[in-house]
Amino acid sequence: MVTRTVDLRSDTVTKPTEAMRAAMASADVDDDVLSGDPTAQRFEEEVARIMGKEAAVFVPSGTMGNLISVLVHCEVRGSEVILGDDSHIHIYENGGISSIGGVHPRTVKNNPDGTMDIDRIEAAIRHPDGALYYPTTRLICLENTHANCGGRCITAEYTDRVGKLARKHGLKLHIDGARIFNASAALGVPVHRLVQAADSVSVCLSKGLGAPVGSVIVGTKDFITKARRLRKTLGGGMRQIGVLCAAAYVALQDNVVKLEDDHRKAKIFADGLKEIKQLNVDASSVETNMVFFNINESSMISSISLCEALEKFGVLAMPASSTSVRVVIHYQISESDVHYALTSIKQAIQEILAVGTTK
Ligand SMILES: Cc1ncc(COP(=O)(O)O)c(C=O)c1O
Ligand SMILES: C[C@@H](O)[C@H](N)C(=O)O
Repeated sequence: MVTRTVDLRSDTVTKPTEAMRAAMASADVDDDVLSGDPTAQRFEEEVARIMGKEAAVFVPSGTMGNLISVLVHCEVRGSEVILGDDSHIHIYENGGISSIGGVHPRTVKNNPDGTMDIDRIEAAIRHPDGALYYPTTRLICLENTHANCGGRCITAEYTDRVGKLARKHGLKLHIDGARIFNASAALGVPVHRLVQAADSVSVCLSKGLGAPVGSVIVGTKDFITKARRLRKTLGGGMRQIGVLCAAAYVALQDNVVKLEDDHRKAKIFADGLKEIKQLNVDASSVETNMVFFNINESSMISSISLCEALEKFGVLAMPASSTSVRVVIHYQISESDVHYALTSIKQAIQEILAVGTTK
């Protein structure tokens, strides 16, 4: 009988705190479509200020934040966006930029550190006066931190270089900043500096910051005006959303300071994995709250069988591939939970090997 649950599937699994629930219950609200919700307006102004941008709009999810941002930048038919081949927008958002927005994705290989080679980005750009059979590039997207590259941080200097390239070619730059606060905490660089070169950013409050719901798009006033209208078109115009923004506001005030400790716990986890001979992990690449580890082929253990075995210990993790597992640390995971998860992994592997059921 499982008596303890350690949920390492994602930093999206956090539960709202009592402070968030109290804020939700007492939030000053109004109809955000008709006259504007006062709590939402205050929250949007605060996020815009922190991110160093003119304006902001609250959206229900990071997926919608990215979708709206790409579609506003690429509002002309035949537009193309350059993005990483392992980016969240390209892999995990149902191809929404194409299926809903008619925007063509042009992928450039993500490097292990989450960047894309600048020269490859430039080589992928297709200009309006180019060949009749080409789409026209209008946007470049980066992702900071980069989830599928292990939560790696993108530096302000690299972002500035991509921004300079975008401007050189008359393009815009969007950052999927779902975990931009993790990057800020890990690099010791303020978020506004990390996104200085970007025309738009989608920031998740519902990940490591622990809000129950929500993301925020930031950009120029004109951009956010278009984004707000497109949010309504997509069905994201919400009524008394001060209830959600109040919780997100608490998350922003209370939890940014906890991110560094999430990163510390992730490193403890990675170092502990190094002691398990059936696994291999590049602990040096753990920069924030994500740890990806591989199961040695010789062990004949699949990521699915390991995650299933871990469930019996109350430990939840997510297969990243047939032989790799992703673990995400968040502020509701204690250091004791980290050690319990490591012990559970060791025991789960022994049980699998003892039974002999592997692939
Ligand atoms: C890097 C990244 N961008 C965007 C998203 C989408 O956010 P949401 O799950 O709120 O749609 C996620 C995952 O949650 C993510 O990891
Ligand atoms: C799975 C993915 O969509 C989600 N963004 C996560 O990182 O958990």
